[in-house]
Amino acid sequence: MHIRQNEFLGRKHIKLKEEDIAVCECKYDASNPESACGERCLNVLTSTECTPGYCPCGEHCMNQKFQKCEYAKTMLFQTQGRGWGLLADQNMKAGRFIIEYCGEVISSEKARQRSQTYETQGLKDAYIICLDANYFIDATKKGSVARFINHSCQPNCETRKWTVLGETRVGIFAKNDIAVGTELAYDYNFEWYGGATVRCLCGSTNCSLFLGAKSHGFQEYNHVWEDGDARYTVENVPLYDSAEDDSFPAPACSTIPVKHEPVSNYSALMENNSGSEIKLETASVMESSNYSVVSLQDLAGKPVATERNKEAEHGPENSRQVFPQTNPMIPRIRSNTACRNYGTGPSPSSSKKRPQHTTNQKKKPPAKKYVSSKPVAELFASKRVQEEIKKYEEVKNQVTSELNSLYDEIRPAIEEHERDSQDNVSTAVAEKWIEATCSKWKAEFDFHFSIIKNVMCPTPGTAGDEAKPPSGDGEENKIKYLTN
Ligand SMILES: C[S@@+](CC[C@H](N)C(=O)[O-])C[C@H]1O[C@@H](n2cnc3c(N)ncnc32)[C@H](O)[C@@H]1O
Repeated sequence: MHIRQNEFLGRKHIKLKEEDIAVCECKYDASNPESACGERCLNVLTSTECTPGYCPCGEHCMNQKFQKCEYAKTMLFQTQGRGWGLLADQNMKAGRFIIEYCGEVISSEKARQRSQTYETQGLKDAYIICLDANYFIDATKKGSVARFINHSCQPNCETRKWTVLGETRVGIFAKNDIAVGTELAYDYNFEWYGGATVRCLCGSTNCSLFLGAKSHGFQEYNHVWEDGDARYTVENVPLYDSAEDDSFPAPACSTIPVKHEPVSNYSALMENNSGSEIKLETASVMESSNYSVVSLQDLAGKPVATERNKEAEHGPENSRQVFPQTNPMIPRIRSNTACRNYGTGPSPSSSKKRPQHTTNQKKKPPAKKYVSSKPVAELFASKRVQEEIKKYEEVKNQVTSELNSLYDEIRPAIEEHERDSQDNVSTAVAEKWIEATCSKWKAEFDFHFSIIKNVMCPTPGTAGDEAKPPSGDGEENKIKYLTN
């Protein structure tokens, strides 16, 4: 559902006391529009919006952009491999307020629960961002169009937090000049709550390989993040195309036609927060093999994002460019990578095709393979060896599940602290975690060692080895059994 203002769950909107209202010292001068709360306004300098009725510039005040929804013109479009994205539908100057990231404001506890629920339900697109130490904005089911802005490791936008009528709000701002037709993108590392491990397809040369890889959420989730860690080599995480995420259709936009479909018959309805309908119509299909474009038009006829301002701010229409896509032939492989990945990695079947990933990553260590005991154990003739391998796998599974439960237990402790630093986690918690992790790695080692040991140093003539009776030529426990 389309909303243009945050909705609060579990608490009410702050009621600002009169004495807490920040009043600036600007004076409106008709010959200088900047005088009405421009760059030098005390409130602007502290990222605080002026309060209507209290600003000395009255109706001329230019510092109420969130409150008045002074958004830039944008347009939804279908990317390749990254689901929907948002384009600039006008030229934009660096620093321009583009749109507010609206959604449901929820507590950190609720965010954790919802994030897990969405994962369980198979939703791999993540829409929860951090508002402050205690609250998050969830735009999964209710949100503004800002929810469609994708991530880039070399972004042209950034998130900024503003205080508006006592509440913190998140806006998307242009980081540099943006030409009409360019895809908008910001770096998820700062505010993203994480979610599934998703390979980044931003295509920039300094790509971090995974969405929010440097975010606190990702590191919490994945426990360690080190360059060259085999678990996070790009091959280990299958490609996921968010456009194919059918568990939650994109709000109202799921019926927007995409490339190759006839555009004239389509329209979709989307509700805005005042209850009126916004009609989504296809206005044009861009002449590009990469994407198609839709635009928004109010039912009353008021353009929402259709009018393309060709001579706006700077640059002509033909300066349109899309986000660089260095993976033009991305195979659309669906796979649930949403599970916590503590080192077992995805099953081999989930990473069928491996596209070239052109990044500056270091030489990759060989991909880690998940070993399941059953088929391996069956290759051994000895029942004793089969039992041994199975036993070690059971231990391995048990300590892995203990580590998972411990993670759930300590997560609130981690969340109590600032999201940008893990250093504040208490020593007791850290020790518990390290111990469980060591047990897990020991179990992994024992499991693999039991296989290798029995291949390399077989024990002949053990009871229960009747499956492959010794032939008497001394070959009975050698590697040849493995070929059976
Ligand atoms: C906030 S949503 C962005 C809108 C989303 N593309 C959609 O169709 O609704 C974030 C999700 O978009 C996808 N996404 C965003 N940026 C991406 C990127 N650079 N590479 C791959 N997937 C990306 C991921 O699935 C991510 O969880």
